[in-house]
Amino acid sequence: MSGFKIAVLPGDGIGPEVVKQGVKVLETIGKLFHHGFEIQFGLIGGAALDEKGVPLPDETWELCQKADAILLGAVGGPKWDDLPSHMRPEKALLKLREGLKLFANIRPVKFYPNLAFSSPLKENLLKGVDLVIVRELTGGLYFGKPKGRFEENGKVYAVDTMYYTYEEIERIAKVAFELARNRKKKVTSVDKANVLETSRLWREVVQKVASRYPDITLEHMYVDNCAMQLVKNPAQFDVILTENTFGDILSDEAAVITGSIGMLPSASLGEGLKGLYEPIHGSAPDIAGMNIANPLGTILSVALLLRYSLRLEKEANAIEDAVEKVIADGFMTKDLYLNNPSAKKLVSTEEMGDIVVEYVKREYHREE
Ligand SMILES: NC(=O)c1ccc[n+]([C@@H]2O[C@H](COP(=O)([O-])OP(=O)(O)OC[C@H]3O[C@@H](n4cnc5c(N)ncnc54)[C@H](O)[C@@H]3O)[C@@H](O)[C@H]2O)c1
Ligand SMILES: CC(C)[C@H](C(=O)O)[C@@H](O)C(=O)O
Ligand SMILES: [Mg+2]
Repeated sequence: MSGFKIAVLPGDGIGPEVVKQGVKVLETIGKLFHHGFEIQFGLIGGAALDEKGVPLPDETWELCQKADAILLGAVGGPKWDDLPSHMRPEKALLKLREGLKLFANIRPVKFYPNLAFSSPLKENLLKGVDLVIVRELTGGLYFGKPKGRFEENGKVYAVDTMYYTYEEIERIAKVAFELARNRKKKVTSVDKANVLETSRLWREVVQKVASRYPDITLEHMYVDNCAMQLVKNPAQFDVILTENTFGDILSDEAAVITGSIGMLPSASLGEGLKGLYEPIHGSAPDIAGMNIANPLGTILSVALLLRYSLRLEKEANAIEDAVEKVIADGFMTKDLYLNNPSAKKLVSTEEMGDIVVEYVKREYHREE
């Protein structure tokens, strides 16, 4: 029996509701495939602020340091929006990403045929959409210095700095090219090189890395055009490589192509195997506590956790196959169900977790 330590940080809003479903699925995989998953819960974000007075308590940081992988729900909400920046719930997430050196954020975007009507795009544009956004996660505007609010001669101003080193760009570019090798062999590097100095360095470094991957086609695209191309012809993309802020914005946009932001998982990785896994959506305060949130982004994040941090490919596939079948059979949470004639049954967050568990078990026993 393999022992893996998994830290689970439910966080705020719908975080605990969707994480509960992810844990159900993880435990099911543990039982079926005989893995000893040692699951330990920690406080983060607003939940930690309320209980411990800080967004990332020391115990949580230590738990994450010791863990093989971390599963996170979401952080933030209106209750904590007026706190100073170092006390905000979101700061905890940024500290985890930075502290654990998780510079590569992988966000796969996949079209499920039964979700064509849930998507705001026309069905003919959706066929063949299978792309992945590789977002740089520990640099750029999020972390560049100077940063802050200042006052000088009675004038108030604020600064965020877009900062990238050659090495930061090189290591994330390598991640994108390696991924493309096992996919459709195309990398679209997204920048704003017509205006930004960091983007000009980005383009130069990406070009250099590309020369070591002659089997991969590289194209450069400005971020404003990319935002447009994503809705005009999303099937043209394979791997989208981009910096932190652009990746944040483009991935929310790409998410709705799949029918709902609730569908998209993510993996944040560094040099080693340890990773942080979370759905790309936030704490969704407007639907928190209603048992209607879509937990599939979190459940699919568990699949990524198994694949990337624990190297359990068969187990990861079991979850992804189950999700695909659940959707093909028409089970949908409210975000997918509305105006979708392919939907057969409206299910709650809890029910969706239970159905995925059933499908994982069913497929496992069928193959036995
Ligand atoms: N990784 C994270 O923890 C993370 C990510 C994004 C935003 N946030 C935080 O979350 C809070 C709310 O942010 P926001 O409203 O801009 O973004 P959001 O992603 O929380 O919500 C945007 C919209 O999508 C819907 N939505 C999100 N997830 C859903 C799901 N699983 N199922 C069904 N519908 C879903 C919401 O109901 C809302 O209408 C903010 O405090 C923000 O900082 C956290
Ligand atoms: C909550 C916030 C800090 C975070 C980000 O901007 O990276 C979120 O939007 C995300 O996409 O993971
Ligand atoms: Mg985001």
